[in-house]
Amino acid sequence: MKTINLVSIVVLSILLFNCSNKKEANQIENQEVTIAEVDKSLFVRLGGETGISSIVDDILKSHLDNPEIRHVFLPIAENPQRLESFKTHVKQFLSAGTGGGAAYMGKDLPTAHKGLNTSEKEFMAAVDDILGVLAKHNIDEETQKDMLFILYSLKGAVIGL
Ligand code: HEM
Repeated sequence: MKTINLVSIVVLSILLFNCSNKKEANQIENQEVTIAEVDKSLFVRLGGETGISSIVDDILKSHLDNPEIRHVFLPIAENPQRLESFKTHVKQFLSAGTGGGAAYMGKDLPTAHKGLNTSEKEFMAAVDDILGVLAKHNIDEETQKDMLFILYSLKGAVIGL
């Protein structure tokens, strides 16, 4: 009887040891997946050039639908040359600033926004539009937070000028 108990304890210990080893291995694997996701550049997480291009197109559409800031973007939408230049520059800006290969050929932010006298409320409306578009494009929450952080860090360069 004692021998059977001893055998059971040994078998159980081996099983438990294997189990805890597997759990540790799984944890390490999961950790590696998480680190790999975080390591991906913001550019990749936004879908590269193609993703960014369609995100920027949708952001402009969203601004044009937003009563708070529509008036600011209507003159751009109504002028094909200005529209093309605006879209190209915003796409370049987003690509260059998130780790993509584009070079930004537009004006620096304070110069581009000078004379608009953008208010805090208008800034918030624009940020809301951008986050809404990112969600619509199934951009994960971590990436949305990273974008929010970047947008806020640029606030001083675009409002009240
Ligand atoms: C952090 C937030 C913002 C960023 C990163 C940003 C970025 C840019 C960029 C890269 C351009 C292109 C400049 C060029 O073509 O040389 C631009 C232009 C413009 N932005 Fe913003 N912008 C922001 C917020 C806003 C807000 C809140 C408004 C107004 C509600 C606004 C209105 C405009 C307008 C009207 C232009 C066109 C200026 C022109 O070509 O005359 N932006 N922005």
